[in-house]
Amino acid sequence: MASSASQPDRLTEKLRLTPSRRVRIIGKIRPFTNQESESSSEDSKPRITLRKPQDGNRVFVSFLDQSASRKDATYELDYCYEQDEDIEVIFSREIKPLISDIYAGKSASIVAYGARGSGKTYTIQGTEKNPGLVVMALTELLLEAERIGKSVCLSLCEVSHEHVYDLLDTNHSEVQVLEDARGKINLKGLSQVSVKSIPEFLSTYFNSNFGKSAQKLPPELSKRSHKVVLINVFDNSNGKLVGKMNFVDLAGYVDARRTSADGSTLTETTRINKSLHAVLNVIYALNSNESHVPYRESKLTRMLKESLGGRNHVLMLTCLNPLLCQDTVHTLSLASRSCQSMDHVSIDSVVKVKSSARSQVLSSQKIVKLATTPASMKKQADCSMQLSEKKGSTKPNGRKLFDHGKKVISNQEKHTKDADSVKLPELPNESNSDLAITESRLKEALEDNHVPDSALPLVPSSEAVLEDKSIVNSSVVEGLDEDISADNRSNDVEVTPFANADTSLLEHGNAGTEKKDKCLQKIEGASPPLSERLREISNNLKLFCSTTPLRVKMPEEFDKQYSAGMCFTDTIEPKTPTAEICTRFSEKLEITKYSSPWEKFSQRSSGMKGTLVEDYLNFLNTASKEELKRLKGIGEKRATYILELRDESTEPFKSLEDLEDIGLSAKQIKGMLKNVASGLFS
Ligand SMILES: Nc1ncnc2c1ncn2[C@@H]1O[C@H](COP(=O)(O)OP(=O)(O)OP(=O)(O)O)[C@@H](O)[C@H]1O
Repeated sequence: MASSASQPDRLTEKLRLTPSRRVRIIGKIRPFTNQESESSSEDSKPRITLRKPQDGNRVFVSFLDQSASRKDATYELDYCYEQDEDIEVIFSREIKPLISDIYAGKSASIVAYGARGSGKTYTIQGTEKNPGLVVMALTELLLEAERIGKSVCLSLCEVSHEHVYDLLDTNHSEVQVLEDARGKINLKGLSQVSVKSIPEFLSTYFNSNFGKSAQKLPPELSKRSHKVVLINVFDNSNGKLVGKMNFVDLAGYVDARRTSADGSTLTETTRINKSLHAVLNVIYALNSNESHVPYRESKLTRMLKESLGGRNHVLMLTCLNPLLCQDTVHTLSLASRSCQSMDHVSIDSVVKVKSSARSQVLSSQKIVKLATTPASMKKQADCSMQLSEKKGSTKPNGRKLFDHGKKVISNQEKHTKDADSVKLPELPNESNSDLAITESRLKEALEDNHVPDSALPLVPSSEAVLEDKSIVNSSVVEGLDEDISADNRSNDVEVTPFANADTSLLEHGNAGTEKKDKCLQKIEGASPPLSERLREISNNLKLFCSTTPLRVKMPEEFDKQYSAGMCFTDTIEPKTPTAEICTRFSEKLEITKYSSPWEKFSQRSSGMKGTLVEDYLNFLNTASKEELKRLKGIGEKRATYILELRDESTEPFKSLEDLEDIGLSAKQIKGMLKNVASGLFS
């Protein structure tokens, strides 16, 4: 227990992250190139400048227009290395401390990201004269491998146009990214060579297509692509994989609206930017501790899924041009956004929520906060809530990284940020713990695609009463039936559960929620108003607490069992029946589970809806191409893509949200299901 508790601390300490953050985001400013140093026109361009607060936990990057002594936007990173700092410094501070963890079974991924020409390749790969991070890491890994009897293997690949190519193979054969049912990734067809020394590595590396210039690649391979170095460490005694280290040299970002100097087409640039965004979305989701990480958005993130997730190390190295250019500002702003810690979670996580149910509950958390917010702050908070709700109503996944309000601070945006990130006062402890309970209940419920009323945080105390006192009677509570006839009295069991429950709590809860409901109703897809639900619970509870004894008709068999020694006494001291009896009891007890025909109808139909969704997903996971095409909305292209996904994973569609992976919007998914349902009656 002690070791598992200390594990995350060690990890976050190593990466110097706040406990909630998973990915460390650092910058490296490239030195001036000869051309930049010589060009006098560049002097007029604002230069990058750093501010390092005393605490050393973060760095603020901005561009300083020296002629106007004006600073533009400021971006926050975990750290940033200056122009004159060597790559060796980055290695010894950021990567070397992770090596021991590779031998302890972890993975580490170093992802270089930045605008074109910002120094990614130089930093990752280096030159034969000036080794980059890969060479430094490998040197260290080899030393350790020799010392403890492990071996090191290398794979090199390129991801281009959503295809992975093996760069150690002279035929550049395509690598298949397969995922088994347990989510284990298998890179089928990827070559691997054993490396024993650095000269051996350098020869392999620089003679591979990886090290060669892009022009030598066959035309079908894009000039701009993501390059990946995969270093695997194996145990010599059993041949098993011990740990991995990946270096990813991402293609450079270029604004697709500008014509590319190297002749990249608009389609290619857009495609590359899309895959870069996919990587950033994954990093953002990891850093925000989101339950859904959109690995499926690109081939690259899919192939690295195992190394990026879990308790593995991820370091994003943002390479920066020293002079102001729009592409650098863009990459810096996105890196900075992913760098934001969970400080903003109460406001911003709503933007990223995936399901409307989650959105509803997160919103309700904010409502709880509002309820405890002094009136003077409510106005601001309302404003930020509306903002979040609006954002939450658009397509809710990682792609939204580029839609929602920036977290970076700029002179122009300062006022927007102030409104957007207004900090609400801390909830009292009690409410916080209620929220924690609520959140965990909610998580469980979400897994079942169902958000129970109990997940809503507004009546915690009365819920607690209900839970405490009704445990032994829970089956009876559900089975309350006012219509039990007097004729059945001989078989009736009188139950007086907890006559003294304080129903005023519920009334109080009701009164306070009318207003909040209005807010909730605004949210698309929100459940029935909270007050309505509370009223329902309240009524049930009142009924339950009334002095009139509740009578339940027992099935004959059950009754006999109890007559034979287990029966309830008049004062109701229920004993725990055996599991077998419980099953038979629930099967045979003639209790209507619903308080009204409407409730019965709506609950049953929601059950049917669940079954329909399940069958629909099952169909997508198993049907042939021709069968798939029979569904409205699935043509040749989508059917082919579905089959491709099924090649990679045995069950690619586990929830309706997974359909977004085949390019369907939430609206289209809903429409398709409506079609299926209406087809049943045609
Ligand atoms: N730390 C550094 N020290 C000296 N020169 C550097 C450094 N970083 C980058 N450079 C130089 O800057 C130029 C651009 O670097 P590099 O090719 O690595 O950029 P890149 O980000 O990989 O570009 P692309 O996106 O086109 O792949 C090269 O001429 C490189 O030699």
